[in-house]
Amino acid sequence: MTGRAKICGLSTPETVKAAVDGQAAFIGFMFFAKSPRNIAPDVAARLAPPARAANVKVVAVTVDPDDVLLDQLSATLKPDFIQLHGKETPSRAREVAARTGAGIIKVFSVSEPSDLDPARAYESVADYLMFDAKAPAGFDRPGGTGARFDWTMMKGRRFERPWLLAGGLDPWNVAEAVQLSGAPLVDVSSGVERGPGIKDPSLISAFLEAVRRA
Ligand SMILES: O=C(O)c1ccccc1N[C@@H]1O[C@H](COP(=O)(O)O)[C@@H](O)[C@H]1O
Repeated sequence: MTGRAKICGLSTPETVKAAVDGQAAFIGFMFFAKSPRNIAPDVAARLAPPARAANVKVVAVTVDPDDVLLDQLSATLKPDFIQLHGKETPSRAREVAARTGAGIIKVFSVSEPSDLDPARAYESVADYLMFDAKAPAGFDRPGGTGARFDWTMMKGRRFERPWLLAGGLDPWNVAEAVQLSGAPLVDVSSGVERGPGIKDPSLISAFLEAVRRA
Protein backbone atom coordinates (compact mmCIF):
# COMPACT_ATOMS: atom_id res chain seq x y z
CA MET A 1 0.00 0.00 0.00
CA THR A 2 1.64 3.21 -1.16
CA GLY A 3 -1.05 5.90 -1.31
CA ARG A 4 -2.41 8.10 1.44
CA ALA A 5 -6.07 8.42 0.46
CA LYS A 6 -9.33 6.50 0.61
CA ILE A 7 -11.89 7.18 -2.11
CA CYS A 8 -15.28 6.23 -0.73
CA GLY A 9 -18.69 5.40 -2.15
CA LEU A 10 -17.64 4.03 -5.55
CA SER A 11 -20.21 2.35 -7.78
CA THR A 12 -18.82 2.14 -11.34
CA PRO A 13 -15.82 0.52 -13.07
CA GLU A 14 -14.71 3.97 -14.35
CA THR A 15 -14.45 5.45 -10.87
CA VAL A 16 -12.68 2.37 -9.49
CA LYS A 17 -10.18 2.74 -12.36
CA ALA A 18 -9.60 6.43 -11.54
CA ALA A 19 -8.94 5.56 -7.90
CA VAL A 20 -6.57 2.70 -8.77
CA ASP A 21 -4.72 4.66 -11.47
CA GLY A 22 -4.32 7.58 -9.07
CA GLN A 23 -2.78 5.28 -6.43
CA ALA A 24 -5.46 5.44 -3.77
CA ALA A 25 -4.53 3.39 -0.71
CA PHE A 26 -8.14 2.26 -0.16
CA ILE A 27 -11.42 2.25 -2.03
CA GLY A 28 -14.71 2.14 -0.14
CA PHE A 29 -18.07 0.64 -1.06
CA MET A 30 -21.12 1.83 0.86
CA PHE A 31 -23.59 -0.56 2.50
CA PHE A 32 -26.18 1.66 4.17
CA ALA A 33 -29.67 1.92 2.71
CA LYS A 34 -30.08 5.63 3.46
CA SER A 35 -26.92 6.57 1.55
CA PRO A 36 -27.09 7.78 -2.08
CA ARG A 37 -23.94 5.64 -2.54
CA ASN A 38 -25.50 2.41 -1.27
CA ILE A 39 -24.83 -0.67 -3.43
CA ALA A 40 -25.37 -4.42 -3.04
CA PRO A 41 -22.51 -6.65 -1.84
CA ASP A 42 -22.48 -8.68 -5.07
CA VAL A 43 -22.20 -5.47 -7.15
CA ALA A 44 -19.22 -4.38 -5.06
CA ALA A 45 -17.65 -7.83 -5.47
CA ARG A 46 -17.79 -7.40 -9.26
CA LEU A 47 -16.18 -3.93 -9.06
CA ALA A 48 -13.33 -4.84 -6.69
CA PRO A 49 -10.90 -7.01 -8.77
CA PRO A 50 -8.90 -4.14 -10.39
CA ALA A 51 -8.27 -2.73 -6.94
CA ARG A 52 -7.11 -6.07 -5.56
CA ALA A 53 -4.80 -6.56 -8.54
CA ALA A 54 -3.13 -3.23 -7.69
CA ASN A 55 -2.96 -3.90 -3.93
CA VAL A 56 -5.49 -1.15 -3.23
CA LYS A 57 -7.31 -2.20 -0.05
CA VAL A 58 -11.06 -2.75 -0.27
CA VAL A 59 -13.23 -1.28 2.50
CA ALA A 60 -16.87 -2.10 3.26
CA VAL A 61 -18.41 1.01 4.83
CA THR A 62 -21.21 0.17 7.26
CA VAL A 63 -23.30 1.78 10.01
CA ASP A 64 -24.05 -0.52 12.99
CA PRO A 65 -24.01 -3.57 10.68
CA ASP A 66 -25.98 -6.67 11.71
CA ASP A 67 -24.57 -10.17 11.37
CA VAL A 68 -26.63 -10.86 8.24
CA LEU A 69 -24.90 -8.03 6.38
CA LEU A 70 -21.49 -9.05 7.73
CA ASP A 71 -22.01 -12.62 6.53
CA GLN A 72 -23.13 -11.39 3.08
CA LEU A 73 -20.01 -9.24 2.84
CA SER A 74 -17.77 -12.13 3.89
CA ALA A 75 -19.39 -14.45 1.34
CA THR A 76 -19.20 -12.02 -1.59
CA LEU A 77 -16.90 -8.98 -1.37
CA LYS A 78 -14.44 -10.36 1.23
CA PRO A 79 -13.36 -6.84 2.25
CA ASP A 80 -9.88 -6.16 3.60
CA PHE A 81 -11.43 -3.75 6.11
CA ILE A 82 -14.86 -3.05 7.56
CA GLN A 83 -15.46 0.63 8.32
CA LEU A 84 -17.71 1.03 11.36
CA HIS A 85 -19.41 4.42 11.00
CA GLY A 86 -22.11 4.04 13.66
CA LYS A 87 -22.29 3.64 17.43
CA GLU A 88 -20.44 0.31 17.60
CA THR A 89 -18.85 -0.38 21.00
CA PRO A 90 -15.28 -1.70 21.31
CA SER A 91 -16.63 -5.19 22.05
CA ARG A 92 -18.91 -5.11 18.98
CA ALA A 93 -15.94 -3.97 16.89
CA ARG A 94 -14.02 -6.99 18.24
CA GLU A 95 -16.92 -9.30 17.31
CA VAL A 96 -17.05 -7.84 13.79
CA ALA A 97 -13.32 -8.46 13.34
CA ALA A 98 -13.60 -12.04 14.63
CA ARG A 99 -16.71 -12.84 12.57
CA THR A 100 -15.37 -11.48 9.26
CA GLY A 101 -11.60 -11.80 9.54
CA ALA A 102 -11.40 -8.24 8.17
CA GLY A 103 -9.48 -5.36 9.67
CA ILE A 104 -11.42 -2.58 11.38
CA ILE A 105 -11.60 1.14 10.63
CA LYS A 106 -13.54 2.80 13.48
CA VAL A 107 -15.02 6.24 12.83
CA PHE A 108 -15.56 9.06 15.35
CA SER A 109 -17.92 11.97 14.67
CA VAL A 110 -16.23 15.21 15.65
CA SER A 111 -17.44 18.72 16.37
CA GLU A 112 -15.37 19.56 19.46
CA PRO A 113 -12.05 18.37 21.00
CA SER A 114 -13.71 16.02 23.54
CA ASP A 115 -15.15 14.01 20.60
CA LEU A 116 -11.62 12.67 20.05
CA ASP A 117 -11.41 11.09 23.51
CA PRO A 118 -13.44 7.89 22.82
CA ALA A 119 -10.82 6.81 20.26
CA ARG A 120 -8.52 5.56 23.04
CA ALA A 121 -10.91 2.73 23.88
CA TYR A 122 -10.70 1.38 20.31
CA GLU A 123 -6.94 1.47 19.83
CA SER A 124 -6.58 -2.20 20.78
CA VAL A 125 -9.22 -3.42 18.30
CA ALA A 126 -9.13 -1.00 15.35
CA ASP A 127 -6.44 -1.12 12.69
CA TYR A 128 -7.21 2.47 11.71
CA LEU A 129 -9.09 5.33 13.35
CA MET A 130 -11.07 7.85 11.29
CA PHE A 131 -12.19 11.31 12.37
CA ASP A 132 -15.17 12.63 10.39
CA ALA A 133 -17.30 15.73 10.88
CA LYS A 134 -20.47 15.27 12.91
CA ALA A 135 -23.46 15.25 10.53
CA PRO A 136 -25.39 18.53 10.50
CA ALA A 137 -28.97 18.47 11.85
CA GLY A 138 -31.45 17.11 9.34
CA PHE A 139 -29.20 14.43 7.80
CA ASP A 140 -30.40 10.84 8.17
CA ARG A 141 -26.90 9.42 7.83
CA PRO A 142 -23.74 9.92 9.94
CA GLY A 143 -21.31 10.47 7.06
CA GLY A 144 -21.01 11.45 3.43
CA THR A 145 -22.52 14.85 4.21
CA GLY A 146 -19.72 17.13 2.99
CA ALA A 147 -19.53 18.77 6.45
CA ARG A 148 -16.09 19.68 7.88
CA PHE A 149 -14.80 20.17 11.39
CA ASP A 150 -11.99 22.40 12.65
CA TRP A 151 -8.92 20.59 11.29
CA THR A 152 -6.57 22.33 13.73
CA MET A 153 -8.19 20.22 16.49
CA MET A 154 -6.13 17.25 15.27
CA LYS A 155 -2.75 18.97 15.25
CA GLY A 156 -0.32 17.33 17.64
CA ARG A 157 -2.77 14.61 18.75
CA ARG A 158 -1.09 11.21 19.06
CA PHE A 159 -2.87 7.87 18.60
CA GLU A 160 -1.58 4.33 18.76
CA ARG A 161 -3.12 3.59 15.36
CA PRO A 162 -2.79 5.35 12.03
CA TRP A 163 -5.72 7.67 11.36
CA LEU A 164 -7.68 9.17 8.51
CA LEU A 165 -9.16 12.66 8.30
CA ALA A 166 -12.64 12.79 6.70
CA GLY A 167 -15.46 15.25 6.20
CA GLY A 168 -15.90 17.83 3.49
CA LEU A 169 -12.54 17.25 1.78
CA ASP A 170 -12.17 18.00 -1.93
CA PRO A 171 -9.37 18.53 -4.48
CA TRP A 172 -9.09 22.23 -3.56
CA ASN A 173 -8.95 22.04 0.23
CA VAL A 174 -7.20 18.74 0.93
CA ALA A 175 -3.66 20.20 0.97
CA GLU A 176 -4.68 22.78 3.58
CA ALA A 177 -6.52 20.10 5.55
CA VAL A 178 -3.38 17.92 5.68
CA GLN A 179 -1.23 20.86 6.66
CA LEU A 180 -3.53 22.08 9.45
CA SER A 181 -4.41 18.66 10.85
CA GLY A 182 -1.19 16.71 10.33
CA ALA A 183 -3.30 13.86 8.94
CA PRO A 184 -1.26 10.90 7.65
CA LEU A 185 -4.25 9.65 5.59
CA VAL A 186 -7.38 11.26 4.13
CA ASP A 187 -10.83 10.07 3.08
CA VAL A 188 -13.28 11.63 0.60
CA SER A 189 -16.73 10.95 -0.77
CA SER A 190 -19.01 13.86 -1.75
CA GLY A 191 -16.06 16.13 -2.63
CA VAL A 192 -15.33 14.04 -5.74
CA GLU A 193 -18.94 13.90 -6.98
CA ARG A 194 -20.85 15.92 -9.59
CA GLY A 195 -24.16 15.12 -7.85
CA PRO A 196 -25.27 13.06 -4.83
CA GLY A 197 -23.79 9.59 -5.27
CA ILE A 198 -22.39 10.35 -8.75
CA LYS A 199 -18.60 10.14 -8.61
CA ASP A 200 -16.57 11.98 -11.23
CA PRO A 201 -13.37 10.21 -12.39
CA SER A 202 -11.65 13.54 -13.16
CA LEU A 203 -12.36 14.82 -9.63
CA ILE A 204 -11.01 11.57 -8.16
CA SER A 205 -7.80 12.01 -10.19
CA ALA A 206 -7.53 15.66 -9.12
CA PHE A 207 -8.03 14.76 -5.46
CA LEU A 208 -5.34 12.05 -5.56
CA GLU A 209 -2.94 14.39 -7.36
CA ALA A 210 -3.55 17.07 -4.70
CA VAL A 211 -2.86 14.51 -1.94
CA ARG A 212 0.40 13.45 -3.61
CA ARG A 213 1.52 17.10 -3.72
CA ALA A 214 0.40 17.89 -0.15
O1 LIG B 1 -21.18 8.37 2.07
C1 LIG B 1 -22.19 8.16 2.74
O2 LIG B 1 -23.33 8.33 2.26
C2 LIG B 1 -22.06 7.67 4.15
C3 LIG B 1 -23.21 7.27 4.80
C4 LIG B 1 -23.14 6.79 6.09
C5 LIG B 1 -21.92 6.70 6.74
C6 LIG B 1 -20.76 7.11 6.10
C7 LIG B 1 -20.80 7.61 4.82
N1 LIG B 1 -19.66 8.04 4.18
C8 LIG B 1 -18.40 8.24 4.83
O3 LIG B 1 -18.25 9.61 5.26
C9 LIG B 1 -16.99 10.10 4.83
C10 LIG B 1 -17.01 11.60 4.67
O4 LIG B 1 -17.88 11.97 3.60
P1 LIG B 1 -17.73 13.36 2.82
O5 LIG B 1 -16.39 13.35 2.13
O6 LIG B 1 -17.86 14.45 3.80
O7 LIG B 1 -18.84 13.35 1.82
C11 LIG B 1 -16.78 9.35 3.53
O8 LIG B 1 -15.54 9.37 3.01
C12 LIG B 1 -17.25 7.97 3.91
O9 LIG B 1 -16.21 7.29 4.58
